[in-house]
Amino acid sequence: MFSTAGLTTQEAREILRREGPNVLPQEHARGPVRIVLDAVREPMLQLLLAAGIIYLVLGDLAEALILLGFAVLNVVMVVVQENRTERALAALKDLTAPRATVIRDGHRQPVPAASLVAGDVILVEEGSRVPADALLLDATHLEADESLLTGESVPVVKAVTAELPADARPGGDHTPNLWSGTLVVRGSGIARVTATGSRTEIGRIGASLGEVESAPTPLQVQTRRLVTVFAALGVGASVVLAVVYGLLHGAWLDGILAGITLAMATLPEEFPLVLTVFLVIGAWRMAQSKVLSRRASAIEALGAATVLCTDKTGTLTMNRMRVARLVADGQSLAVDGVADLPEAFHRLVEFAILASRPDPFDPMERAFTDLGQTFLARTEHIHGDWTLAHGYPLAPDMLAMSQVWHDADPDSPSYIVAAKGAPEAIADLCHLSPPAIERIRRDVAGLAAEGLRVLAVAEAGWTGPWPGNQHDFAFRFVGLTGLADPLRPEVPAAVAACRASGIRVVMITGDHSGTARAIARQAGIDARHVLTGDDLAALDDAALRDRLAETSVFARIMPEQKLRLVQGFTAAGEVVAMTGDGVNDAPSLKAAHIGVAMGGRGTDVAREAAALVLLDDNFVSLVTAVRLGRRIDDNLRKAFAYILAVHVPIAGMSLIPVVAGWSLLLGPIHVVFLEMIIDPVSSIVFEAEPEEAGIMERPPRRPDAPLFDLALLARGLSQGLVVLLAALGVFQLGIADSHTEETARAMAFTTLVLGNLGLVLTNRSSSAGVLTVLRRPNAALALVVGVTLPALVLALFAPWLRGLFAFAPLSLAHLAEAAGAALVSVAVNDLTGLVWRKGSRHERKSGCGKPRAS
Ligand SMILES: Nc1ncnc2c1ncn2[C@@H]1O[C@H](COP(=O)(O)OP(=O)(O)OP(=O)(O)O)[C@@H](O)[C@H]1O
Ligand SMILES: [Cu+]
Repeated sequence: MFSTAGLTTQEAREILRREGPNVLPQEHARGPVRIVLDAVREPMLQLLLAAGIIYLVLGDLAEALILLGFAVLNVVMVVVQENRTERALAALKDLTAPRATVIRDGHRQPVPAASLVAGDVILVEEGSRVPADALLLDATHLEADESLLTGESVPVVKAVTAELPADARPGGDHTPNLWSGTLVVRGSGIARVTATGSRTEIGRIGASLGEVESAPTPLQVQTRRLVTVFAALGVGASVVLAVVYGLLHGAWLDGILAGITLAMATLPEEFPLVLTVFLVIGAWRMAQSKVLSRRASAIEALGAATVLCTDKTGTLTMNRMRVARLVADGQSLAVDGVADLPEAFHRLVEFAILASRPDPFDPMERAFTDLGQTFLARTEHIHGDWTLAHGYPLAPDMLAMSQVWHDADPDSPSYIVAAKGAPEAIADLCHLSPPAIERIRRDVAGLAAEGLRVLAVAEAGWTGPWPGNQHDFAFRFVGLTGLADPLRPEVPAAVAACRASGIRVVMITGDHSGTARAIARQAGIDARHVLTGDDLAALDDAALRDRLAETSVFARIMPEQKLRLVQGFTAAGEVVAMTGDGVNDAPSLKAAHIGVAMGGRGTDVAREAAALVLLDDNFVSLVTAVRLGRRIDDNLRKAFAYILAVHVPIAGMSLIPVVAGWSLLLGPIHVVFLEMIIDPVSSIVFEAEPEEAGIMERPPRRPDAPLFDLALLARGLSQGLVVLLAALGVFQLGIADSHTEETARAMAFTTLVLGNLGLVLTNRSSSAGVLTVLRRPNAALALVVGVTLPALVLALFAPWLRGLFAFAPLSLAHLAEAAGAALVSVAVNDLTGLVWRKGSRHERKSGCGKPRAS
C-alpha cells in the first residue's frame, strides 16, 4: 500500500519558505510610473497644460500657476482613482484564486493552491484543475485533459504504475504523472506534489492559463459611442469658437483660451470614469453579498435578467441529506423517530453503505453511513474489515454505481457486489419482470411526491475477473431509500420576489420528475408542467419553443442537455442566468447571458466558465445579485443624467457670451472649479445611492433597450437648460444692477455652483422628489457639499482667489439673488421630475414592459 499521510502544517510551512509560493510568474501589474504616464495622456490634463502655457505667454503668472496646480491635482486624482480600482480588482482576484484540497496533519483540508509545496499529498477529482505537478498514489477512473500542454484535446487515462517512467512528459495514456494547469475530466485520485510554481512543466514552458476574457460589454460600447459623439461635437465647437473669436476681435490667444474653456466644459471624460467606478465598486458590493463577478458584462446583464435557471440540490436545497424513508420486502418505514430498525430493512441499509465509497464525501452516502452508525453499529451488517476490490462509477447513460468487495477471509475466492442509483437504472440492472417494475414505479412515485430523492439498492455475488460493465452482474433488487434534503428556508420568499419582478425561476435537475415537482412546489416554482430529459430529446426546436413558454421544471436532465435549454430560452428573447457545477456544465454556462457557478460545491471548470460565482452556493444570493444589478443600472442612469445635465450650463456659459458678443464670462479656472470639484465626487454619490422603492416590483429592463435612451438624454438636457437659464438670468440681473462684469460673473458663478449641487439632488432618485431624498443619508453627498461650499466661499471672499476668478465682492443681496435663482432651478427641475415620474409610472401600469408568458 501507498502512504497518503502527507506533510504536517509545520513541514509545509518550512518548505514553502525555502521554495516560495506555488504561483507562475505573472505579467506585471501597471506600476506607478505607468499609471502617471497614462494619466498624463488624459485630454483634460492636456487642456489644462495648454491653458496654463497661454497664461504664461500672456504674462499672467498667478492664473498659470493655479491651472498647473489643478493639473497636478488632476494627475493625483487619476492616480488615486486607478489605485483604488486596481486594489479592488486585486481583492477580487484573491477571492477567485485557485484552491486545492490537501492532506496535512492527517486531515483533508482546502488550502490556497499557492501554498502547496513539494511533498504535499493532494486530492483531485472530476472538474478540478491540477494545482501542481504531482505523482499519483491512487487513482479511480482518472482521466485528464492535457491539451494545455500537448495541444491534444482527447483526454488521457491516468494510472498508478509499478515503476516510474524515466523521462515523464505530458500526454500519453496510463502514466502516473499529473501536470499543473491540466484538467481532471473524470474520476478522482490522490497524488504527491513533485514540483510547484515555475518549476512545473507549465512554468518551464511559460504557457499561461487563459486570463478572464474582457471583451467590451454592450454598456462599454454604448458609452464609448456616446463619448465619441460628445467629444466630436465639443472639439468642433471649440475650434469654431476660437477661430470666430480670433477673427472678430483679432485677439487670438484669448480666442484659444475661450476654445479651451469650451473644450474643458464639454469634455465627456466622466462617462467612462463613472462606468469603471460603478462596475468595479459594483463587483465589490456583490462580493459583500457572497457573489463574485468574474466579468463586467454579468453585472450589466443582471439588471435585465428574465429567466433564472437553477439546479436543485444545494442551490434551492441545503444539500444536507437524511434518510427519511426505507422500502424493502413489501414494507415501508418512516425513519424519523423510530427507536430501532426492523430486521426487514437491515440488508437495505447494509448494501446502501456497501454501495457507497468508504469514508464518503457525497452527502447521500454520508446519510447512509450515518444511518448505519445509528442502527447497525453492533450488528453483523457493518463490514469495517472488508476491502474494496473494484468499482464502477456513475455515468450519464447509467445513473448507478457499483462497488465490489472482498470479505475478511483472505482465501475466499468470491466477491460481494453492491449497487445503488436511480430506480430506473437499478431496475434495469436487475432485469425485473414488468409487474415488479410497475410495483417499484408506484413506490418511487409515492416517495418522490413527498419531495424525497429516491435511490434504489441492489446486490450480487461474483467470482472471476471483473466484467467491463455493471450489466454483467446478476443483481437482485434489495429496496428503495428516500432521502430528505430540506429546502433552504429563505428560498420561497426569493422565488416570490422574482415572480413579482417579472423574472421566471426555472428548475433544471438531474433528479426524478416526482421529486423535482414536489420540491418546486415547496419553493413556489410553477410545477404544473414537468419536462424530462427523454421528452426533451424527442422534441424538435419548434416544439421545444412552445414547451419552454409553459414549463418551469425540467427533470432527469443530463448536463449536456442544459445547453439546448439555454439556447431555447435565448432564442425566445429571454436574458438567461444558468447555474451549473459540473465539468459538463461549462458549455451551457458560457452560452447563458449570466453563467453562474458554485463556490463551495462547483468544479474549477465550471467556475472558469462562469461569469458569476455564488460563494455560498445559495439561490437566494443569485436573487440578491439581480437586485444589486438593478440598483447599479438605476444609479448608472442617474449618474449619466447628472453628467449630461451639469455640462449644459457650463458649456452654455462658456459659449453664449462669446456668441452674443459679451466679454468672456467663464475662464478655464471657473470651469476647472466646477468640473474638478463637483463631477468626480458626484459619481461616488450616485454609486452609493440606495435602491429605489419597489425595485423588485417592476419588470426587467428590456434587453434590447439601451441604458441611455432618448428619455434620459431629454431629461438630462432639460435639467441642465433650467440651470443655464437661471445662471444667465442672474448674470443679466447683475449687469443691470451694478454695471460691473465682475459682480455679475461672481453672481452667475454662485448660481452655477449651487445649481449643480441642486442637479445632484434632483437626480439622486428616479422615484422620489428632492424633499424626500434630502431625508435619505448619503455620506458621499455630505462630502461633496462639505468640499464645494467652503471652496465657493473662499473663491468669493478670499481676496487673492477673488482676483484670480475675476470676481467683485458680493453684497448679501446679490448673494441672496444668486442663491435664490439656484433654488428656483431646483424647484423647477423637481416639478418637471414629478411629471416625468408620473409619465413613466403610467407607462408601467399600462403594461408597456415586456409581455410575459406566465
Ligand atoms: N452517489 C450516487 N450514487 C448513486 N446514484 C447517484 C449518486 N449521485 C447521483 N445519483 C443518481 O443520479 C441522479 C442524478 O444525479 P445528479 O447528481 O446528476 O443530479 P443533479 O443534476 O446534480 O441534481 P440537482 O439538479 O438536484 O443538483 C440522481 O437522481 C441519482 O439517481
Ligand atoms: Cu466634464
